[in-house]
Amino acid sequence: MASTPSPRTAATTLQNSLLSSSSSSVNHNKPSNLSFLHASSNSSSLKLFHSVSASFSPSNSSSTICNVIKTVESADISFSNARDLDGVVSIPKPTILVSEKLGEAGLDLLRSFGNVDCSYDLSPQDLCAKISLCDALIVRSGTKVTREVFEAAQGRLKVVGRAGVGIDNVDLQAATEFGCLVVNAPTANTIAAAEHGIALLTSMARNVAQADASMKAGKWLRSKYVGVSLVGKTLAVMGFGKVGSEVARRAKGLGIHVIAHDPYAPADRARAIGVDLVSFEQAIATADFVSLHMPLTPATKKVFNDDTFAKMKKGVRLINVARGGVIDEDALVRALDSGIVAQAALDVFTVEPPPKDSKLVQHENVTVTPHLGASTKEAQEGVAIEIAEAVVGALNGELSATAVNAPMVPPEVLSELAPYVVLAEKLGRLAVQLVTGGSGIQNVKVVYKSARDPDSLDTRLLRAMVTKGIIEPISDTIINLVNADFSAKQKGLRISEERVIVDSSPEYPVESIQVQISNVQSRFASALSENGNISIEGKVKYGVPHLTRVGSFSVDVSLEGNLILCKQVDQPGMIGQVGNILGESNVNVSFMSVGRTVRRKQAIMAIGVDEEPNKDTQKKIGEVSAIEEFVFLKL
Ligand SMILES: NC(=O)c1ccc[n+]([C@@H]2O[C@H](COP(=O)([O-])OP(=O)(O)OC[C@H]3O[C@@H](n4cnc5c(N)ncnc54)[C@H](O)[C@@H]3O)[C@@H](O)[C@H]2O)c1
Ligand SMILES: O=C(O)[C@H](O)COP(=O)(O)O
Repeated sequence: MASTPSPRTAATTLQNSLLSSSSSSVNHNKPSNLSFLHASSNSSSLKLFHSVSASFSPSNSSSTICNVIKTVESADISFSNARDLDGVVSIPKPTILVSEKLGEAGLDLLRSFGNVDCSYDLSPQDLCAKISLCDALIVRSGTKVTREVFEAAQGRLKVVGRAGVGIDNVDLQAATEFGCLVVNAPTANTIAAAEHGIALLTSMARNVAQADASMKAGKWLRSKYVGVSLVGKTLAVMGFGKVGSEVARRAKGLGIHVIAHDPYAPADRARAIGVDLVSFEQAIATADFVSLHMPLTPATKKVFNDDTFAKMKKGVRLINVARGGVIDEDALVRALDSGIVAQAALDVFTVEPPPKDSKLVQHENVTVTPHLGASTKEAQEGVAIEIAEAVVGALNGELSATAVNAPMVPPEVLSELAPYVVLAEKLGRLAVQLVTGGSGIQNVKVVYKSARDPDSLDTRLLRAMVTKGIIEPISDTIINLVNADFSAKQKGLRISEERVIVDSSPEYPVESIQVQISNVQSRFASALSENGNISIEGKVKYGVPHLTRVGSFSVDVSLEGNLILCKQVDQPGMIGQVGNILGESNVNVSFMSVGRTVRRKQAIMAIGVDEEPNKDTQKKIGEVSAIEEFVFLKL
């Protein structure tokens, strides 16, 4: 029996469809093993299975989503809960490749959900060879997840989990293009990294590492290793994010005066810790110690170079627990040799591990650790759990709170938008089929009529689904929330949005969605509105998407199954004639609606059909004398 889904279930099911990239941009006729769930309920038990054999093709995806939303009652839709009851097909467990050491608690969580393959130290070639058999990949900073990896995945890889903060080792652009979600674990190692920064700062100031090494070499060099005091000195924290602000807090406890530079940090956070936010120049010119805590991006690459070292206070001391690439390492060696930089303490390097003969590593005024910032037992357990939860959530179709390349949408928003998302995709799918082949679509406009304040209506999902509906039928790319905007851009498609505030109940997020395609010819001229654009509009009625307008004609047909649109002379007997033709070829009519502008002039008949009428049947419809044009559209 059909029943209403719980908000959480509807949201999760919807997320599955939004993130589904099962066959991704490589081969879309391949079966999906993650895309959809089917459910049936008998009194108390619920049978679930993933439609392993369901082909994820434009023609069946929407109706499956619609089905699921209508029939799932309550479900824990994890792979591991898939059961083989009454002959229902079992779900294969997803395969999760863990390519670097991960804490046991995280591994246990992953094992309870899928097949976990811990293969450490894979060569790039071995990683590419394995990846097409994996649904998820979990890495730390040592694995380069390159474009080649996404290509080799052949669409199966759905999520990359970075067990840590920095995602500079993941090709985010390629991930997005391939519709692969990237999630990270941004919080669990913050304290560990900050503590390591402080450890490097204090040990560098007192030459702990060098003194230790010399004693182990049998020496007793008390006068050589005279250090510098910290109290009253100025520390510049470059990058006042999670780690930077924790370093600042701790440094203040040591009696250090702390300033910070971060173009994006809120001043009140700095004020609360008692830190002055200053310009880059001011920070480097006044600091006795400079500690780096910004991400490696094109803007921060080698930002510490000959020029910047030249502007620093002579005898400055540098700490880096962020990323090696923010420093020009050759320039740092020069600055150390010239005495501009008195000492450096480095946990991270441009190339890891650095070459054995690296001048920087070998420099006597440099203290090094092999990227140990996040390496405490506590942090590694925390990171492992954080990333395992994010990856399992993503494989379950949830939009993770730590998604790096997709919008984060709370479950309640998803749940509310569920039927509108289905409507949006179907309108996109219908609109593109109304375009005459070869017209070249460039401009699409989506108009949302809503009583809600525009700021409280998040249309990203709706736009993504209109895009999905438009692009999938005309390309070999599977579109999901991750790659919708990118794919539209790639195809030269400009999707603009307009919100029209209407005076109705704000209880519903959207009253209607209209999709317009401009500067194209239509294979169904009646779909053109007065301004010459293809224009169709739909509404959600009792949770079901309906087509309510085609061009200038009002219709009302539920968007289930397929659709025939006929433009005809408005006269008696038309419904019967077309209905008979369909009936004779065993095509079941699910809905019918006639819309007209003026009585006894032109009308549009919209007919919902369960099956696709064969060519002969379509020809017979076209031969009905009062029918001026008609089109068969797959939903
Ligand atoms: N060594 C380790 O093991 C280790 C451990 C954790 C984090 N990290 C690294 O530390 C860095 C910071 O991590 P986080 O968790 O604090 O990240 P975060 O995102 O919380 O903070 C980064 C901060 O840098 C700022 N920023 C960006 N561009 C900047 C610029 N040009 N100049 C100054 N500031 C800029 C951002 O506004 C942000 O506030 C990352 O590179 C991360 O990979 C290293
Ligand atoms: O960005 C991070 O989280 C740190 O650099 C930690 O990297 P790791 O997971 O390789 O220790």
